[in-house]
Amino acid sequence: MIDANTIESQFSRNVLKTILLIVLAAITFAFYVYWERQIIRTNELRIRSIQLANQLHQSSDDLTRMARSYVDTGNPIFKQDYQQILDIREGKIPRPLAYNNYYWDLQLSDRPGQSQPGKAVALLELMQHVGFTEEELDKLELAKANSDALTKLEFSAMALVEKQPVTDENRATAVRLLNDANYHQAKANIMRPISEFNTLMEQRTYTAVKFAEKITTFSRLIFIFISVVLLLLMWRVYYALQVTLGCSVGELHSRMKRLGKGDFATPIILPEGKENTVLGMLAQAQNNLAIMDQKRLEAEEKVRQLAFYDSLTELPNRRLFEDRLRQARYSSKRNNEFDALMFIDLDNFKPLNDQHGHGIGDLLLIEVAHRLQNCVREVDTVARFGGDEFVVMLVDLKDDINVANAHAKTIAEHICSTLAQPYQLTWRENNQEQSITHSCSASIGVVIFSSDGGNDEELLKMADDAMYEAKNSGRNCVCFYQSQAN
Ligand SMILES: Nc1nc2c(ncn2[C@@H]2O[C@H](COP(=O)(O)OP(=O)(O)OP(=O)(O)O)[C@@H](O)[C@H]2O)c(=O)[nH]1
Repeated sequence: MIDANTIESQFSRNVLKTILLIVLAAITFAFYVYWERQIIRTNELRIRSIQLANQLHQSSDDLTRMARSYVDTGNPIFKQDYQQILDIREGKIPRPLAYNNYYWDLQLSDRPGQSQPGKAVALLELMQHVGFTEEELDKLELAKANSDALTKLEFSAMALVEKQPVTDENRATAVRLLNDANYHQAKANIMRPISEFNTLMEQRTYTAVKFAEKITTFSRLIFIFISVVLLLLMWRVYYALQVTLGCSVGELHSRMKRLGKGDFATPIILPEGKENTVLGMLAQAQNNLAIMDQKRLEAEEKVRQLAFYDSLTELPNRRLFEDRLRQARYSSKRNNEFDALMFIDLDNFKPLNDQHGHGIGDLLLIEVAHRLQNCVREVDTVARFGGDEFVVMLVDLKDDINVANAHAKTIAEHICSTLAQPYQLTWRENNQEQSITHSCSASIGVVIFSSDGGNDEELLKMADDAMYEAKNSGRNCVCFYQSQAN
């Protein structure tokens, strides 16, 4: 059988592992999210890079178109747009916010509408901030330098058509300058590095995206793996918890609640093999508490016994007797019936003590108590007031005083004759049984009372007086208070 310490350390270890795995799962998940973002970021940069390269390409084409249109038509608006394209590219004037590939086409068809201006930033400067490699940047700078060089040719073509007087020959020369093989070669010198840049950039971003995708897939797999292990471990923790507790948490809670409410008596039925579980310990605690509770009840009973009963004869003592007397008087008031109080004192008890010792005297007192109890009904009370003094209370003695008197007299005389019977007292001394026969009598004083016949103390005093009268009358007899018997 696994002991409690092993279960506890296993449980703690599993909980620790679970916490560790949760932390690990969180880290892996954060890693996964980071690399997912990297993919998005790399793709965004890629789009931005293409857009910037396209701007360079587009601006070169737009410059060609404006220069040719100006040369063909002589309309100054084309030269003005030509200059604007250059100025925007150099960051000399603000770059329109919607500066897309169709910007100049829309400008031409939709004049004088202007897009909202943005910041004045040179195209090269924008390019320097999107994370291009040096090689990629070199390609774009080369394309830009070639485009700038071509503008010189375009400006000289445009200058030709401005020359006064305007001649067809000049215009033809200008048109040729902007359309001949040299011009096309110069355009190709701009487009080639842009194309090379695109290839480089495509390769780089593709590799970066692929790398990020690999890491993302890897971290996703790790995360799934950790989650599965975590689930298994959590199941083990749950299982270990069940093993440690020995039952479900709910059951344990309800049992503890019951104990908390002070119900120690209901036993916790423990299934076999659960002795070392929390339930087992709780069952043990319940058992101990039940024993302690039983002892407490017994101690309380003992205290009650000591407080209200005579320890030698186990008869009610004076305190309990007085309480019963009070109750009897309430009841007699209700029923209009008489009750009787008898004060009984043994005659010449002292010599027995003196001759055989207190222990033998005690045996006699115990026997006297038994005889007295056998002489009365269960509703009546026999009490010991101390020494060799006993008191008997007879209740519910008819509502006629004469009948009650007669009844009380009969019982008192029966008690007197019963107590006068010889006593066989037996005890062990030096491992030998000893026995003596002792004769003893009692003097009995009786008082009949109802609810209105004086207080408790007075009644006891009356019975006591009657008992002394019996003593004085020669003992072993019954006397009624102030001759009530008559
Ligand atoms: N064995 C025993 N003796 C007790 C106990 N309590 C008191 N006594 C004795 O009981 C005796 C009572 O004596 P008394 O009632 O005064 O004298 P008596 O010998 O009975 O004489 P009368 O009452 O005059 O007939 C005393 O000797 C007490 O010591 C007790 O619990 N056990």
